[in-house]
Amino acid sequence: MVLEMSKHVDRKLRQPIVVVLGHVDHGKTTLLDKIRGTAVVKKEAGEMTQHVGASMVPSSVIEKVAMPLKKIIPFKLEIPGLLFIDTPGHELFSNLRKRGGSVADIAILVIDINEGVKPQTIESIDVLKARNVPFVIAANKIDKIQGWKPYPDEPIISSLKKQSRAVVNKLETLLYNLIAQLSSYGVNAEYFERVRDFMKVVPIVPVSAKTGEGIPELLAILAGITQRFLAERLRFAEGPAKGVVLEVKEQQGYGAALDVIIYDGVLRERDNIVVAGFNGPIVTKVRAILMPKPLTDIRIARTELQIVEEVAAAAGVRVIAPGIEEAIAGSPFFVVPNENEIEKYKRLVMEEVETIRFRRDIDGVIVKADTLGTLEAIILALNRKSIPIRIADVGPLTKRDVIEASIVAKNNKYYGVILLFNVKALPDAEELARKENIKIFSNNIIYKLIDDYINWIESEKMMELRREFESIVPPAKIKILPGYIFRRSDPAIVGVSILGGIIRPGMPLMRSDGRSIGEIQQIQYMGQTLREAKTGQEVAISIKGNVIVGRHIKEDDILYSDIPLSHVKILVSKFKNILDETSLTVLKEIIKIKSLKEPEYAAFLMQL
Ligand SMILES: Nc1nc2c(ncn2[C@@H]2O[C@H](COP(=O)(O)OP(=O)(O)OP(=O)(O)O)[C@@H](O)[C@H]2O)c(=O)[nH]1
Repeated sequence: MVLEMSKHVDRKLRQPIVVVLGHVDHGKTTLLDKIRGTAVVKKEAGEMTQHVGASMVPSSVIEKVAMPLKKIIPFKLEIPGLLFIDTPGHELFSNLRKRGGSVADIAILVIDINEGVKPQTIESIDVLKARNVPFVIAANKIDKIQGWKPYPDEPIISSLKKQSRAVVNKLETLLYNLIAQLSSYGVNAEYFERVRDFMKVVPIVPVSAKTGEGIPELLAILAGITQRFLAERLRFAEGPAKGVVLEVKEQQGYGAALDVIIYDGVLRERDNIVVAGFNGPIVTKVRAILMPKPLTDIRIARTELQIVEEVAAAAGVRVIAPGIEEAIAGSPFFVVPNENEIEKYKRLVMEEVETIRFRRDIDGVIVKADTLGTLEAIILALNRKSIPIRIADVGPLTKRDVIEASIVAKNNKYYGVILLFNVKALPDAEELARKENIKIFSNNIIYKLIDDYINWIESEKMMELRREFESIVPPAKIKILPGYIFRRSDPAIVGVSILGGIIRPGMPLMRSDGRSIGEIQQIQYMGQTLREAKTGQEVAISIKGNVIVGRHIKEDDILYSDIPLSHVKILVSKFKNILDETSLTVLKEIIKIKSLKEPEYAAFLMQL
């Protein structure tokens, strides 16, 4: 059987490939279901072509749905329809990769209008920008606005005319806030009716994925933008197919199969193809192309797959071919036009893959991901945070990876770590990591994976700083309280008030004339021994050394911590911004006292 669409050789433009992105729970799946449902309901028999991993909304449906908008959005559709990738989310979007961009022609960024911009919204914006994919914002869940009256499947402009003033005002406010938020992330967006130049401004369409309001405008705008601004990109070609492997699957009765999105050209049975495999390029011959049978009723059910002889872009198909078990998801998929060019295409595929899978002899993190697309997205995110990468690869964590991480850890403990995305560690690798104390981060959400790692670095650095602070003599100023001399000598025990800073056992003390007077042996408060005492506390301290109250110190005397020069240096360089106001003042007083006998101290006064 030859698919009807590939026979239309006279057609000028192919279907744009549309993806849906957005924060968790903002309504991506519901929106896709609604669009698919709309398409199924409005289709004529045989109009709706099902794809593997994608759904086609034909132009006839878009025209029908958008009919009430004819006056506002006048257009004649030249594209044959819109091909929606079925699985939403940017992990899959990542796999729609193509050198220097994306196979997706346009995206819908779904934002719950009641929640606004969230972490994955930002991540989506970043990935869309990085891949240069234009997008439309669906400001979803408008039906949740208090007082909203639903008008199922109506255009938003006609539903709004029937809403109360208060509801319209509330929507306006939400839109206004959303526009402001987006602008702070570098997105120039505007309510769609106010957009004059769709090349420069991202249109926002208020929608409800639940009631279907706003879907007509959303479809009309997607169709309008793509055919108006992307016509060159969508020009239909009859050449050899180009695509991207979305997933590697098992097909019952056939073995391994590739789910491929074809974005250019025509794919035929028995075509020679090249894809990237875990161990090098795979050259093979298409044994069968599978696509779902056309839908016969209006239920959206996954129909059985059937064999087709050829298929033209844009399309989602399942490809059966020998030797593709090791193919990598996210790999480019090329039909080789003639046998002489096989080497050229192998090189092409591998060159592309090698920019994503690499090993470098530098101190950097080890990244393992499930697909080329997610790996590329993680590399992008790490680059943005200036985190170096030693190994970026697909597949499970191996012992070799852990060994590499431990080499890095010897030089830099912060980079000697492993980041796993949607892959497991092989048992021996896990064991070695435990033995070598190599930290493994694992998460199936990219921004969380990277956040976890960065938070860990920060908390480790904080702990180190705290440890270092504990090893130096901090600034302290205390006053001997009159009437609280518990013992005059061996050791002297006196009550003190801490005027500023921190005191600890072992801390050397000096008088305000700079004379050293031993060190704190113990700190006590109400019979309890303390590890430290801070500004404002009144405690008893015992002083080690030959200190005699009445001779070396007396009631009302002010004492300071006697900070060695090397410690002053560390305090000034590392802790200046952490010390509180009183500790800083005390430190300055201490430096002044010390510099009377040791002028080297004076230099640090200038730096405070
Ligand atoms: N009231 C209302 N609820 C909605 C709307 N769209 C989605 N929801 C609900 O919001 C919840 C999340 O919707 P999903 O479509 O699963 O969201 P998602 O973005 O696909 O979520 P993930 O796939 O988990 O990232 C579900 O309970 C939906 O029923 C809407 O327009 N209005």
